[in-house]
Amino acid sequence: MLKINNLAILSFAAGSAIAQSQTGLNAAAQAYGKLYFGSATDNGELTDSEYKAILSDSNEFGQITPGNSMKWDTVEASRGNFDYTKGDVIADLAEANGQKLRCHTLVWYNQLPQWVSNGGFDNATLIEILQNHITEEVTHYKGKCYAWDVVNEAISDDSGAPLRDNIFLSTIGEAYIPIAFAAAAAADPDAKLYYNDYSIEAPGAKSTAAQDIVKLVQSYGVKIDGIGLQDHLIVGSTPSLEDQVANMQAFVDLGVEVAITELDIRAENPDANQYQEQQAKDYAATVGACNKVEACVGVTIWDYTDKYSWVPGVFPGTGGALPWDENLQKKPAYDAILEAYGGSSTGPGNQATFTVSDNLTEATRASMPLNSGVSVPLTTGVSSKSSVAATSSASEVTPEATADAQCEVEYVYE
Ligand SMILES: O[C@@H]1[C@@H](O)[C@H](O[C@@H]2CO[C@@H](O[C@@H]3CO[C@@H](O)[C@H](O)[C@H]3O)[C@H](O)[C@H]2O)OC[C@H]1O
Repeated sequence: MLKINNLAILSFAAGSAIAQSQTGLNAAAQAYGKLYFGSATDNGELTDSEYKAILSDSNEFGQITPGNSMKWDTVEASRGNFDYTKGDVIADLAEANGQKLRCHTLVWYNQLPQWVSNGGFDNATLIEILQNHITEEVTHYKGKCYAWDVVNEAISDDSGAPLRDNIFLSTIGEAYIPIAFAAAAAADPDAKLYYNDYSIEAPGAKSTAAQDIVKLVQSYGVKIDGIGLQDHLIVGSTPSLEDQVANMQAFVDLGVEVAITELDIRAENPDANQYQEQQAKDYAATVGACNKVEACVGVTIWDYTDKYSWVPGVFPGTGGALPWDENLQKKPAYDAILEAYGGSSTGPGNQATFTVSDNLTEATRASMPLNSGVSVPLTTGVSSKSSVAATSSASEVTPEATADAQCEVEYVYE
């Protein structure tokens, strides 16, 4: 079979009035054909104006996830009393910024208020409590969530016991999982409903158990739309791109989409500067795996800066897990992600480059802007598997800017 790699390079000579490059990770991800590149955030951090400005830049982040403010212990700290104050702040921010919202999370053994986790409820009562919590919260955010992480971390780390022993399993049995998905589907039929877990990013027993959860929910005739791969990874121990792709594909073969929902790649020795080089490769492999799987809709990093990472608090001695450092400066991991999407921040001048290709449908690509404000019609004869790169020394490529632009198109066939 003839492998065609088409490359179209559009060079725009920037006018003097044109500002610096405004490209970013989300812009590059969307140019590639993904739905979003996003970040988690939390309420306390939003008082940091420099932090908030970067978070709010939809060129960098097209999606945000509340790290804590939609969890059960925050929303329903006492039975039947719902407080959405903190979650609403994040939801409103996403709306104001034009960012998608991933809503996180409805049913989790952790950050569960004691009135639930202490037990004492019989089967019927706990089912009613579970359904009521989900119905109330999903209804409150109806129409605002691209996706809900309906059930979080239901799988045990003990290979002998597929499901984690928690109050829902011990009181209701495994049916608590389809019951939760059914309640969420009834409350917001348009939200994508996800099962979300860690250590399921490569083939293995836990990933197989997550596939069994998909089958379990489906066997009840209940909808499950996606699998969230948390991807809390370690520098140098990140699964290969090939393993990650095979793993994602096993989920997709069951009829669900996948997303990387909580990516961070921590250094076991964050004081050693050389970790950043390997970390950049690990980010590239992980984002690159999502790129290889059409049904991998997007990547979310678990906050974007080491300044607010949860990692050092939970894994003492480790850190440096995110693409921006503690001073909000970009690390090599940032460029590696951009390059995985076919972009580059290191070209001549202030070039901002996007390459879009691989697994896009003709219809998607035909309607796709290559850069802000510019729509480049595809030339007839370009293969549907072609790649198109736009290289621009202009930072904001507007119709005005293109008027005096030099434009050159080059197709390379291999
Ligand atoms: O003191 C607590 C503090 O410990 C808490 O930390 C949060 C714990 O959850 C973190 O998110 C989870 C990361 O791992 C995955 O397993 C889960 O899906 C995520 O929800 C979050 O980032 C931390 O901030 O926050 C509240 C404080 O009261």
